[in-house]
Amino acid sequence: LIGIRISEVWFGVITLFPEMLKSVTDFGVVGKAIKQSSIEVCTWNPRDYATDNYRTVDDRPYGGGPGMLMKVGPLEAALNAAKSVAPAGSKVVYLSPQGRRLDQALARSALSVPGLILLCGRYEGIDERLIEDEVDEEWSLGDFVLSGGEIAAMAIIDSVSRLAPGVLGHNESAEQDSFENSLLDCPHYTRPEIYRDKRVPEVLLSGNHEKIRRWRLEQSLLRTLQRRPDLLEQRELSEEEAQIIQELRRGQLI
Ligand SMILES: NC(=O)c1ccc(NCc2ccccc2)nc1
Repeated sequence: LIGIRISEVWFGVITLFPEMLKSVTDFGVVGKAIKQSSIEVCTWNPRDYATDNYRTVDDRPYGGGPGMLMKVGPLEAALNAAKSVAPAGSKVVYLSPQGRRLDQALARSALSVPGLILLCGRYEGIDERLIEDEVDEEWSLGDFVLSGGEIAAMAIIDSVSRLAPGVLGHNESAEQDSFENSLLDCPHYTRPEIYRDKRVPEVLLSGNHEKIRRWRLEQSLLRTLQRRPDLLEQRELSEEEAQIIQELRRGQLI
């Protein structure tokens, strides 16, 4: 099938624990999208490329010190196997605390590459020479250490996949997502109307869609101003948003 792209988004994952990926491939909207082939997630396990009788995948660090690194041979072989089937122009992304912080913009930008090969480190990581020669980008979920890159890889697969066309139904559309307009989300309410002696805000029962839209925008701006004012610095405000923030600052003395 030359030139006919089967899936919208293609992920290759290099991991010693391929079973972990079932957490995203077997559940929810991403799981459904995989079943419908709009997403593809393939895994390669370096252990399958180990050449010794013990199938060794770790190796000692030069310079000594605690911990091990991923053994170069099996890792390189697994990476080459993934590259041989990845769509042309795929990017190799290494998940590590030393990487660029993932945010919605980075997730959205990942949609525009043909595929992502996600390299999941274990132990203390991988040989720097492999990073230099094979890794296009290093990404991080944040400033904390996990025992492996798999959870970070799954977060990327989920956050990118849900932005792909056709993955979310119209009633779960990603456009309305809070971080899609880089504001925090407004409060949400569902049945019953009175719950724990608290009522649902009247505007949400009014059926007045313009008033509801306005209220939700005000609530998002209030919440962003209170909890993440930094998000407002890097964002252009519409005329309406700027006016709401003025009111909030006066009213709320934030
Ligand atoms: N913050 C993150 O995104 C992250 C990614 C991976 C990870 N652990 C695996 C690993 C350990 C050391 C060196 C390279 C990879 N921990 C946290």
